[in-house]
Amino acid sequence: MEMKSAALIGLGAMGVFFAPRMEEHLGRENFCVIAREKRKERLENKGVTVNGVNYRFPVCTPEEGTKKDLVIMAVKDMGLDQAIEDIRNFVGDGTQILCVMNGVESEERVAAVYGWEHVLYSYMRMSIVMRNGKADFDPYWGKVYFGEAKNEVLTERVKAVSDLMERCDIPYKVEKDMMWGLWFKYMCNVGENLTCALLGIPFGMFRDSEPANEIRWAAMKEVQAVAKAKGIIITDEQMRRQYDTICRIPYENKPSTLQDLEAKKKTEIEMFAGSMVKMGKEEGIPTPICWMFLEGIKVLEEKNR
Ligand SMILES: NC(=O)C1=CN([C@@H]2O[C@H](COP(=O)(O)OP(=O)(O)OC[C@H]3O[C@@H](n4cnc5c(N)ncnc54)[C@H](OP(=O)(O)O)[C@@H]3O)[C@@H](O)[C@H]2O)C=CC1
Ligand SMILES: CC(C)(CO)C(=O)C(=O)O
Repeated sequence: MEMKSAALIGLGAMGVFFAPRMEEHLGRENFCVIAREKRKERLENKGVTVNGVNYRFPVCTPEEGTKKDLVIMAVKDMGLDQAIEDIRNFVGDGTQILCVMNGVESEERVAAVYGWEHVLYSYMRMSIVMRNGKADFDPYWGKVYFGEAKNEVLTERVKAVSDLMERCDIPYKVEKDMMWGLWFKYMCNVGENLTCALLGIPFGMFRDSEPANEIRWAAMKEVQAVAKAKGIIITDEQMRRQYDTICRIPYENKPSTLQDLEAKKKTEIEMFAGSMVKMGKEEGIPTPICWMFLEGIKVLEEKNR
């Protein structure tokens, strides 16, 4: 089956990784951004500026939706419940949904409404910042990862989404073990985003500060333990190698949780630390570092109000 049409909900930092290339390669008539009311007006009147080019993508309201082959969801955690409702008219019998958000629970939340036959696992490995509708980034640095839980042999739907990404010139990877990939990314986010957010430090401080690294490592160990209870094995060696990756990130870069705090926005702390505390309780695994992140970062949000 060739996928010919797509809709995107969430034209933010992650959304702009997809939208320009999807509009160009699928054709304007086969691509739309889902939005309503003020957001729709803003996107139609001002658009978004990506690498210096201003785009006015076709915008459909949830009510105007028609079935699409692929739906990409790229909202933040707080917007997910609404977005799940808003995509309803775009999901037909053969539609596949990629919910590219961070965290390990978004696919389950989407599948609880639309069924697993419509949902593939997915996540993004890249860093893009969008401010005031503008983002500048290298469109070939970083990838979208997607697939079934295991991908030793590619299913028809994974092949179909891969083919669409190829045609749209969008870098992607089908990870053999998507559950491992999803949890590894989650572990890095919990360790890095939350340490940086609580302490107010950029990525580069992990190169210089041993205590910052101790906190990062302790948080990662909590995620490793919860992952193990769920049958996903992340080794210490794999965790150690992440340090080399961190050292390649520009010194002053800040993860999204700290960016959100500095912009006085609500963070995705519930998706990162809240989920860890909840899953830790369910599995009987102590998660004191994640608990401190959860409560501490909520205080920082309160300070911003
Ligand atoms: N930025 C990054 O580098 C990375 C982000 N991620 C993850 O990807 C996800 C998305 O993050 P990011 O792109 O940075 O977030 P952004 O805040 O940049 O983008 C989210 C977008 O969704 C829009 N939106 C929210 N609800 C709706 C809705 N109901 N209908 C239509 N549009 C909606 C928002 O619009 P509005 O602005 O009008 O509210 C906003 O444009 C998060 O889970 C994040 O953790 C993962 C890897 C890297
Ligand atoms: C960019 C990256 C990978 C940093 O942890 C991220 O996922 C985020 O900031 O939310």
